[in-house]
Amino acid sequence: MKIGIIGANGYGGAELIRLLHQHPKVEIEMLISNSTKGTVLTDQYKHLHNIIEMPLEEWNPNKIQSKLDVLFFATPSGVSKEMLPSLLESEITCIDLSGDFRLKSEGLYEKWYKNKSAHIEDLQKSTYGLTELNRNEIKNSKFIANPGCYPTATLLGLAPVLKANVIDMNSIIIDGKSGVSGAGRKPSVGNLFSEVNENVTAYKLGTHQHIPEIEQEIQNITGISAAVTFTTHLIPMTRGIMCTIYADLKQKVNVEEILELYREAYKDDGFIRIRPKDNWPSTKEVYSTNYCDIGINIEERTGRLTIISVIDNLVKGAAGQAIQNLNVIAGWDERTGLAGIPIYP
Ligand SMILES: NC(=O)C1=CN([C@@H]2O[C@H](COP(=O)(O)OP(=O)(O)OC[C@H]3O[C@@H](n4cnc5c(N)ncnc54)[C@H](OP(=O)(O)O)[C@@H]3O)[C@@H](O)[C@H]2O)C=CC1
Ligand SMILES: CC(=O)N[C@@H](CCC(=O)OP(=O)(O)O)C(=O)O
Repeated sequence: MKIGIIGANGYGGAELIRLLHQHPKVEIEMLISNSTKGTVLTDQYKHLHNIIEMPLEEWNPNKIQSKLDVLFFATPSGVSKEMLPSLLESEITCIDLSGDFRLKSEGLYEKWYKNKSAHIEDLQKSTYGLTELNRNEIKNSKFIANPGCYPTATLLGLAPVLKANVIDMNSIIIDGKSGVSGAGRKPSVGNLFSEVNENVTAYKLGTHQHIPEIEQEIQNITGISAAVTFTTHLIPMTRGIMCTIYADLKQKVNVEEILELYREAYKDDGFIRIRPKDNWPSTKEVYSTNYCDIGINIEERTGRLTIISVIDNLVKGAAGQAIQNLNVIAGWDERTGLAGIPIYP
């Protein structure tokens, strides 16, 4: 398959290039950039010197349609909603890493992203690409809205207890922590070394754009609408997300019973690793990979469940899951191009 990437000089784009380069069934055919079109990739990413020497091209829908089978959008929110609809009548499979087509309501997008939404007909055409939960829909789709990084860790962490109806739906609290690459390569004061180093910062309290995405998908899983408390923190590391999720249990259950629920729910999912009792994952244990590792605790004193879910934001939270979705669509083994071992230490 011939692959193109728009936003190739961003972090999500660079991670797609890294992973697709080692994917045996695809060929990177076209890299598209806005501000750096006309330069070459190695002007932007010197670590790719002598490995991938390709031009950065401008957006040209006719050329894209004649040359590509798949186009990944690794652009900030607000871009794909303008460009992607022109490709929907073509044969091209579009996989969008941004939030433009994840929310199925125009009003919700406009409220949380503070920008005009894509048209409702186009929102309805996209498939939410949380692979482990939506594989059957993804298989028959050619337009994927890849999930946000925090929603990926959160929803994979919560899905088994949501499906089993064992938690109080009004008690869900998610404490999210992200490395700085989650904010992309575009420079900003808040992401300077001197601001981030030796510091932990809470941000976007009650206003984070992933809140409606998490709530929408909780409703899709359970049929029940629930409001969640979701607080995000920026921490001084490059990659990784940890979501610590709290919820009140509706009945008395022990940790082994809950762990069994998780093992059963994810028994066919090679990228989800459920930790044994008293074993909780850390971000480094999934670094550079498409794994999502999940650990569970129950505090008998409070009757509260704690779920620890970790991913690499650039892999399972973005480029890796996008490629996993392509593998599902193409009918290839889901692990194709994604079978690496975490870099450790
Ligand atoms: N970083 C992460 O961990 C995750 C990111 N995402 C999502 O993936 C997307 C990409 O994120 P990320 O790579 O981190 O962001 P970056 O800021 O690193 O890269 C964004 C890219 O989009 C390009 N771009 C910006 N405006 C336009 C435009 N108008 N037309 C064409 N290209 C444009 C940028 O460069 P140029 O203008 O020079 O072409 C750049 O290549 C975002 O929507 C983000 O929310 C999702 C999950 C995790
Ligand atoms: C550390 C950091 O700033 N992370 C970003 C993740 C952005 C993202 O992936 O957002 P969309 O895909 O929904 O556009 C944030 O919390 O907003």
